[in-house]
Amino acid sequence: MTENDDNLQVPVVVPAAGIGKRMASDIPKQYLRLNGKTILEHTVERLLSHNNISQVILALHPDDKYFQSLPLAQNPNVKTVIGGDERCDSVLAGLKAVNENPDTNNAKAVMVHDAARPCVSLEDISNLIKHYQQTGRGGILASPVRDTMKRSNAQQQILHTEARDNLWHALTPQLFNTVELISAIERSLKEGAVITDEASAMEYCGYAADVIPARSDNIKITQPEDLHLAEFILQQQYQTNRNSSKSFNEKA
Ligand SMILES: Nc1ccn([C@@H]2O[C@H](COP(=O)(O)OP(=O)(O)OP(=O)(O)O)[C@@H](O)[C@H]2O)c(=O)n1
Ligand SMILES: C[C@](O)(CO)[C@H](O)COP(=O)(O)O
Repeated sequence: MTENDDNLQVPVVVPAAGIGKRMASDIPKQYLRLNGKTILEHTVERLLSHNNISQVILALHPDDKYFQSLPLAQNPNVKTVIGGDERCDSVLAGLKAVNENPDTNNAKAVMVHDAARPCVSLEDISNLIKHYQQTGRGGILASPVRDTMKRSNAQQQILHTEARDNLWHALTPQLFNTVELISAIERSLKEGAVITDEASAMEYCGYAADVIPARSDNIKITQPEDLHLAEFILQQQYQTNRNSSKSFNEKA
C-alpha cells in the first residue's frame, strides 16, 4: 500500500541502548559530545527536523543514567522504551511501542535509525520515503563500496577478492512496513537467524528490500577515530545550512 502523501508521517525507532565497546570510552558513545551536544541529541534533532518525521522512539539501556538529564527527555515527540541485549532486541522493543502507541500506530511504515549516525542527510531520508511512496517497497540507505574488497580466513590470509559491483554498505535509516518488520524480526530471532540490520530480517523472511543510494558521510560512530571525522562532517553541514539560510534571507 503506497501512501502518496507529502504529509506522510513516518515514526522512527532509534536504537540507543548500546554500550559502545569498540569506542572504549568511559560513557556510552551516544552520550559523547560533539560541537557542544551529545551524539544522541544531534541524531534525534536531525531526524525531527525532517518534514515527514514527528515521532522518535528511543530504545535505551535499562541502566541508562544519562538520557534524563538531556532536554530531549522533555520533548513530547520523543518517547522511550527499554532496549535489549542485542540491537535487534532494542529495535523490536521500539517497533512494538510504535504499534501500540496511539500517536504512531496508524503509521503503516516505520524507519529505524542508529543513534550513532548523527550525520544523516535530510535529502537521503526524503529519497528513502519517496521510494516507499512510489513503489510500496521498503528499503535502506546504502553507499556503494569504493575499495577493492578482500575475503580472508581467520588467520587474515587472503582467500579471494569479492566482486564489488552491486556491493553496498548498508546504512540507516531503513524503512519497512511496521507489521511486516515486527513479524520478520520475531521469526528471525525464533529461528536463530543472524540479523545485524532490519533488511537482513526482511530478506530472511522473503520480503522485498531495496537499496537507495546515499551519502557515504552518513557514518556510524563506532571507533575513536570516527569522532573527529563526525565532528568535522557536522561542522560542515551546519555551516552549509547557515550559509543557505543566510542567502535565503538576503533574497527575501
Ligand atoms: N543492545 C543494543 C546494541 C546496540 N544498540 C544500538 O544500535 C546502534 C548501532 O550499534 P553499534 O554501533 O554496534 O553500537 P554499540 O553496540 O554501542 O557498539 P559496540 O558494538 O562497539 O558495543 C547504536 O546506536 C547502539 O546504541 C542498541 O540499541 N541496543
Ligand atoms: C544497522 C547497521 O548500522 C547497518 O550497517 C549495522 O549493521 C549496525 O551494526 P552494529 O554492529 O550493531 O554496529
